[in-house]
Amino acid sequence: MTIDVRNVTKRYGDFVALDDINLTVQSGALTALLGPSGGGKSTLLRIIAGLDTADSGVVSIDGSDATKLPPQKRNVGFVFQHYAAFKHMSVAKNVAFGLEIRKRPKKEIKAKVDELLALVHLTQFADRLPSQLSGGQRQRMALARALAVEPSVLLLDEPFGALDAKVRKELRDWLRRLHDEVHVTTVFVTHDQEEALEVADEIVVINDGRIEQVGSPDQLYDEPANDFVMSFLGPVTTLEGRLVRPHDIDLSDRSVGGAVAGRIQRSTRVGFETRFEVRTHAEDVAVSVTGAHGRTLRVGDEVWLVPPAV
Ligand SMILES: Nc1ncnc2c1ncn2[C@@H]1O[C@H](COP(=O)(O)OP(=O)(O)OP(=O)(O)O)[C@@H](O)[C@H]1O
Repeated sequence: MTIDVRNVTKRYGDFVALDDINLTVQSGALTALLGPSGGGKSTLLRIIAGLDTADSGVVSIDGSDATKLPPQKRNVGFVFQHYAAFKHMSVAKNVAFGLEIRKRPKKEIKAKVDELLALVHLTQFADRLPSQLSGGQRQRMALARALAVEPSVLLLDEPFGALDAKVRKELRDWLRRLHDEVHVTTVFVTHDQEEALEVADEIVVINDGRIEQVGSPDQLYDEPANDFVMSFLGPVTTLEGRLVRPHDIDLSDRSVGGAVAGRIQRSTRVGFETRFEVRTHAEDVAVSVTGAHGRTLRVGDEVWLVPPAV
C-alpha cells in the first residue's frame, strides 16, 4: 500500500510545523522518519494516521484520497511510545481486542491471536496481565495488537523510545525480521540515526518542518544532500573548512602532497578504532583510524592529514 503525501502544510498559530511536504512511501517498505526533536516527524505521522488534520494538502493511501477519512477508516495500525494497554485484560485479550469489536468468529480470533503471539514470541505469556510483562515485551504485545486487524499500513511513533539501549537494539532487530516476514508498509518515527540506518529500507530526514533528503541508508550516508544530513547521519569534522567524516581522512606520519600538517592532542582507543584530535594551523580535527596503524601514534607526534577526494 503506497502512501502519498502531497503539499501537506500544518501550522500551529504562526508556527509552521510542516511546510509543503511531498513524500511517497513505497508499498511494503520499512521507512524511517528521522530528524531532531521538534522537526515535525510525529506531526507528519499523525496526519498520515488521521489523528491530526493538515491545513492544506492531500494524503492518499493505496491510490485513494484519505485526507478526510477518520483513522478507523484508513486501515492503519499504530503504536506509540507510551502505549496504553488494557490493564485488566490478559495479553491474549489485548491482542484479540480489535477483532472482537469487529465481531469476528471466535475460532478465527483464537487462530489469529495464537499466530500473532507466536510471531512476537509471547506465546508463553498469553495469560499474563500487561503489568506482568517487561517494557520490551509490552511493546511487542502492542505491535501484535496493531497487526491483529491486518492493517495495510503500520505507523510507529518512537515505539522503542522509552526502553533501555540493549532492549531497544533487540527490538529493532526483531522489527526488521518481523517486517521481512509480514511485509506490511511500515513507517516509524525515530530521532536515533543508528536505529534508522540499521532498520529502515528508506530514510526520510525531516528538519524544521521540511524534508531534507529521502534515500536508502547507504545513499544518505554516502551521498548526503547537504551538511545537515551529513552531520545528522554520523560523526563529522572540519578539515580546511570542509565538512568530512573522521574515518575518511588519511593519517600519515610523513609529509605527503596535499596533506595538512598537525600535532596529535588527544588519542582515545575505542575497540578496533583509535580516535585522534589533531591540531592544525587552523583548527582541531577529529580523525579515526582502524587497526594497528592507529596504535603506533602518540600524543605530541607530528602527523599529516590527507583530506578525502572531492
Ligand atoms: N498541538 C500542538 N500545538 C502547538 N504546537 C505543536 C503541537 N503539536 C506539535 N507542535 C509543535 O510542532 C513542532 C513539531 O512537532 P512534532 O511532535 O511533529 O516534532 P517531532 O519531530 O516528532 O519531535 P520529537 O522527536 O521531539 O517528538 C514542534 O515544534 C512542536 O512544538
